[in-house]
Amino acid sequence: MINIGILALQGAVREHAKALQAPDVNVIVVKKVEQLDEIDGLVFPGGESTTMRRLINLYGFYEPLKDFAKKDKPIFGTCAGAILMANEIVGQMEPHLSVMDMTVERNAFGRQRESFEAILQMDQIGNNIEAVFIRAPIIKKVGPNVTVIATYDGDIVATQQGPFLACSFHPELTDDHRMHQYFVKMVREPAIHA
Ligand SMILES: NC(=O)CC[C@H](N)C(=O)O
Repeated sequence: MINIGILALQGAVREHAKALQAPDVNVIVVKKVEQLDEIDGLVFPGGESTTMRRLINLYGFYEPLKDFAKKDKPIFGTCAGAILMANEIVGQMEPHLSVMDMTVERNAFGRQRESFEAILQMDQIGNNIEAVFIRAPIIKKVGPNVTVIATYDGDIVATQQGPFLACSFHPELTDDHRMHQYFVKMVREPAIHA
């Protein structure tokens, strides 16, 4: 069995839990720092990144999450979760957890396109993957160790750097769970990705 946590300070937890289902996966809803010791991988859900960061600080998660990432344990950040992982945020002095070498711009699709759906092609994961974007960030720049997993209209919307996976959209809001299955595989076979 592998234990995969979902950081449950804010945002969609139940949908991620459903998307992670597999016979060998035990999902843990993480509300306390001690639970980080029990898990092999962690999902940062979408929501609002500044609120999430405030709650991370308030509940003493900041250093423990940095340590979790330093152990190269897989993390999957979706939407606001991806913003938490970036090492640079356009227009902000400081990033949050800074675990991936990429620059993100928040709410980058503009007001007319606050939310929309798109079909994405991902060489590593599969074709025609439905993606729901809600006030989504765009990944503007990636470092040399970051693999671009998906683009939409020329903009980067999903990336991987070793054990860290990020996407601008909400893969938990469709019935297509291939991206979560890919993450589960990263947790199951850590040596391949670290
Ligand atoms: N759906 C989302 O997670 C939106 C992210 C949000 N716009 C932020 O900046 O944090």
